[in-house]
Amino acid sequence: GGQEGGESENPKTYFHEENLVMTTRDLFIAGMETTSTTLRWAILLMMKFPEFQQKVHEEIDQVIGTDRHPRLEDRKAMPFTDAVIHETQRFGNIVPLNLPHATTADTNFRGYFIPKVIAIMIIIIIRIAFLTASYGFRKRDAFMPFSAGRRACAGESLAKAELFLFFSTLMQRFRFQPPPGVTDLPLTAIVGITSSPTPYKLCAVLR
Ligand code: HEM
Repeated sequence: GGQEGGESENPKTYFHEENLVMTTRDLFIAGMETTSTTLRWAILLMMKFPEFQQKVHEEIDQVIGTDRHPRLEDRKAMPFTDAVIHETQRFGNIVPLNLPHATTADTNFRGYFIPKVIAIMIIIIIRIAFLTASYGFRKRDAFMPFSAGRRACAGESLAKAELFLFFSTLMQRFRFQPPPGVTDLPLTAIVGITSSPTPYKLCAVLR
């Protein structure tokens, strides 16, 4: 951006150093932990349910093969992998309490008076299935890991692209399995602002 309207000349501008630093920080916090936590859930679930891992491998071999990297366009032809990623996001439910939202002023909404206070919204993710009987992918409106409305996740499409590309690239190259002797793979979550899997070890075996 130009210097015009910058910090020094216009005290009301939002373009100042603190805002730039905080916005950049937001992108790192909102964008990295979320995607990597989802991938940690995905790999854990693949180890827990090897028959599903097998089906993902088969779909990747059929649609992408081994000679090239996965591309975003491949997703359309990969309903099973798409459903696995959606199911991972549903099961992992990694931002279980959404983010707190606050009214900045006393507000009247559809007959309700909402004073100037913090109101916390809670996402409820219900039980839904993403596969049809014939293994087609089915979109579900109740799937809302990115929340909804004006303040929904700003990185939703980036996150979806990352999840598909990282997950299918990892699965193209590796079979994930627990280390020798490990038979118990707990799916217990550690809940903070994000909900993440209990730390686990894995073997990534080249396919
Ligand atoms: C699996 C990955 C992700 C999930 C599940 C997720 C989920 C969420 C949720 C639930 C919110 C709160 C929405 C609300 O307040 O109603 C949010 C906000 C936000 N997310 Fe994400 N997110 C993910 C990835 C990303 C990525 C990759 C970025 C950017 C690089 C990002 C940037 C943001 C930002 C900037 C906000 C605040 C939006 C606002 O307050 O207007 N997120 N995200």
